[in-house]
Amino acid sequence: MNLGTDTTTTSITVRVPAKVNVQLAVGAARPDGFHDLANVFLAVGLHDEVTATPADTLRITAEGHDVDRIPLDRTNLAARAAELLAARHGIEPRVHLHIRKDIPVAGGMAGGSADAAAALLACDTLWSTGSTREELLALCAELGSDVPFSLVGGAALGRGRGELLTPLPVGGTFHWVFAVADGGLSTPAVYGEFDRLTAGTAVPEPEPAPDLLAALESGDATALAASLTNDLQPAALSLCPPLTATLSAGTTAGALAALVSGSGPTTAFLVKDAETAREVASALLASGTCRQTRVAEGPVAGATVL
Ligand SMILES: C[C@@](CO)(OP(=O)(O)O)[C@H](O)COP(=O)(O)OP(=O)(O)OC[C@H]1O[C@@H](n2ccc(N)nc2=O)[C@H](O)[C@@H]1O
Ligand SMILES: Nc1ncnc2c1ncn2[C@@H]1O[C@H](COP(=O)(O)OP(=O)(O)O)[C@@H](O)[C@H]1O
Repeated sequence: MNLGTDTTTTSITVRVPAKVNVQLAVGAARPDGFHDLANVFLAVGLHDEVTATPADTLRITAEGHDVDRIPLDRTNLAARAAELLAARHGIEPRVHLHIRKDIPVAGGMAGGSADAAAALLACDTLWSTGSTREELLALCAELGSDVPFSLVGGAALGRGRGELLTPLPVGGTFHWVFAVADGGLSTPAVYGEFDRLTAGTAVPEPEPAPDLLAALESGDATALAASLTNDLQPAALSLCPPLTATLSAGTTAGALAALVSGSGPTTAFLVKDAETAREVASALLASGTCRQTRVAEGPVAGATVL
């Protein structure tokens, strides 16, 4: 598709998914300020699309949900991705990036990371820079801890600050409802609150939970529900207390389990099937404890050129 910036050259569009963290084990703050993690990512079927079109200069436009809350200058993570790739190849980032946004903004679902991974793949394809998968993953890790996972999708264990990925086998499709809250939570603020809440305690080394990995591999939603954990949840609830009511509304409505998605404030509800997902989504909306609900399945593929 062409967006009018250039009528002669083909555009490249990349589709990229959101994520939910089915386990987020957080260690103590490292000297560099980051936290070591055992971060079990699952890609879910809410997608952004980034279209790259040749242009005179780097330009970002966006449409869709809450785009007034993302920057359209060079601080946009998609713009940073294009600049990084161009700099690595000694070229100018002459590209118009158009973002079609469907992933909740600042919601703990890695929307900005998704756009960065999509922009990187789209520009690499458009500019024929021919990066290997390993080179793209290294650039992703420079852009942010969650960006490599947005590229690969599926399910994966992230170690280090979340960027060192090992793919995980998943034996079925899991059904989710997401409740989008009013406003967003800043990821650094939530990690800061985690540090405050755990100050003076011995924070254990983060490790993946064997029960959770087994539940993913078997595709058993009830077993997965019993093993979902998020060490950032107390911090997110501390900064955003109304989320407690959202979590309760979802479990009362029939979800197998409820948790905060990553740093929040989106809340995630694992349900047994698609029909229950629709029922829980309606009940959550009717409860008045969230702004919007979304239904999605996972795992889904990572960033893909359309
Ligand atoms: C919490 C998680 C869970 O997947 O995602 P969200 O739920 O926000 O989407 C991630 O750890 C967010 O990853 P991402 O949003 O890529 O973070 P980055 O840009 O790398 O870092 C932003 C800031 O978050 C904190 N940070 C991030 C990752 C990490 N392992 N330890 C940290 O302490 C640091 O304060 C850092 O300056
Ligand atoms: N392309 C982008 N899409 C979404 N957010 C972006 C983007 N570029 C920069 N941001 C900024 O990144 C921050 C985190 O947003 P997001 O990645 O959606 O949430 P989270 O880190 O909770 O998953 C927000 O302050 C947002 O304005």
